[in-house]
Amino acid sequence: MNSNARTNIDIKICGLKTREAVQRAIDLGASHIGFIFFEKSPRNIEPADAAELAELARGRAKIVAVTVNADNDELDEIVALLRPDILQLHGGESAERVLTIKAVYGLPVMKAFSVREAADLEKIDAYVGIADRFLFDAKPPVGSDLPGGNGVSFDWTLMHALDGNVDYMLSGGLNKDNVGEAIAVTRAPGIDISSGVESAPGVKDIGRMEEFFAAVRRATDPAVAAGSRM
Ligand SMILES: O=C(O)c1ccccc1NCC(=O)[C@H](O)[C@H](O)COP(=O)(O)O
Repeated sequence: MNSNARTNIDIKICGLKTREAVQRAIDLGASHIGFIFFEKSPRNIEPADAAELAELARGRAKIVAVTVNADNDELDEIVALLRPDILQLHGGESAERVLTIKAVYGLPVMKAFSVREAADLEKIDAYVGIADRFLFDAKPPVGSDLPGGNGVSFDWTLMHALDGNVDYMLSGGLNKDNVGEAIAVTRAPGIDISSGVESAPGVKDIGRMEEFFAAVRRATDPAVAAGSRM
């Protein structure tokens, strides 16, 4: 068995900026790779640079463009250069704006929501049937400039209230030590990580990526958990 084969859960590695990190994420079995287009982020990347990196992944993992309340000009440039498979909208985009973006670009949209309490999950109601997938992240800590990539988690048991038909990725503060519990508690169909596989803000760490994928495999593949060599 290829120990780096895809897991039965989607894994998105977000905020990639180097060839080495993209290549390793793909080899480890990432289903999605994310590029951040947000100037204040330490993971911010120019669309042309992301486009070059994306060619290492095209056809092997879904290429995700992460934007925050981007206007049409910004989206035009990102879509033209990167040719993403998915647009992740990580700001306060309305359901109407999501509809417009889908119509203009003809791409699936993953709409991010920040979660702290049960009522936060109800905010997706207006987007069900419009967004193709959701991403549930933690609320940013007070004072943070970033709507995502803050390395903080939320109460995963809140996900028990979610309609089982809603497709989503679980995000926020995941790392090798807590991802097994996060999957066990939520049964999330996908997980997303950024700072938990970094050695410093914006700097992906290959060793941490390897440890993270190994932890996901232990949590999702009974044979790996049992130490099988098959
Ligand atoms: O990661 C960023 O810097 C970022 C900036 C602006 C908007 C979104 C951003 N990240 C989006 C993601 O999908 C992250 O992977 C997600 O927030 C989880 O981050 P982390 O808690 O560090 O694993």
